[in-house]
Amino acid sequence: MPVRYVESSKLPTQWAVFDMHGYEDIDTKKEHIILSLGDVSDGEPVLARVHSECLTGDALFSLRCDCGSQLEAAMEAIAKEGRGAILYLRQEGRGIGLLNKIKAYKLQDEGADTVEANEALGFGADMRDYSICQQMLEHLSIAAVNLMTNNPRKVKALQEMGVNVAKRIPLRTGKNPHNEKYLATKAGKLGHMMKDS
Ligand SMILES: Nc1nc2c(ncn2[C@@H]2O[C@H](COP(=O)(O)OP(=O)(O)OP(=O)(O)O)[C@@H](O)[C@H]2O)c(=O)[nH]1
Ligand SMILES: [Zn+2]
Repeated sequence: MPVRYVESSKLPTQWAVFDMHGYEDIDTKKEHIILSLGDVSDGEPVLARVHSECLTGDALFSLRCDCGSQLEAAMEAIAKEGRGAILYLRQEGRGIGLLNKIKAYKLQDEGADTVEANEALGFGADMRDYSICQQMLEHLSIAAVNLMTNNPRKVKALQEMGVNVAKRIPLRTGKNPHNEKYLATKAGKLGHMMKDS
């Protein structure tokens, strides 16, 4: 999938002043961004997070998931290191979109787990597509990433798209009484590594 670079600007945050780079996916018309910090083009692996949009968790403080907390932790870690990149991908609800995610949440309110809910709506458990990442990284001359994630399937998907993942760094944060079952399902059914081993 081709992406078109559009423009860059500063994005001051509580952790650091990031550089924000905007891209358009030509096929889907989705707008994606990279927040970068420091010199990421020197060929050395860059501390990175590939974060899929979660409006409810990232912007509305939802405790149903761990997304907002992971995003904050990733931005903080990058600020601490003074160098890194966050690819913020607009694939809400593991790729099914916000309104379908609300439908999936409703089914979860009635007892389904996150995978069963997706499947009951006729979707796969995880419909995300990482095919734009390589081009976005290439645009910033990022040669390799140390990826902050608990999801080995994300690592594999990115590697299959040609991204050089030098290291996986666990990003365990944001556990609370509201998302215990959700996190357990991610570990049990989606292969997330939630414990050291
Ligand atoms: N369909 C659906 N999507 C969800 C649900 N909860 C969170 N999401 C979406 O899941 C995506 C984040 O994926 P996660 O499975 O939490 O984590 P990950 O990105 O695979 O792995 P990490 O890198 O370890 O965070 C975001 O797009 C969220 O909007 C849910 O119950 N149903
Ligand atoms: Zn979320």
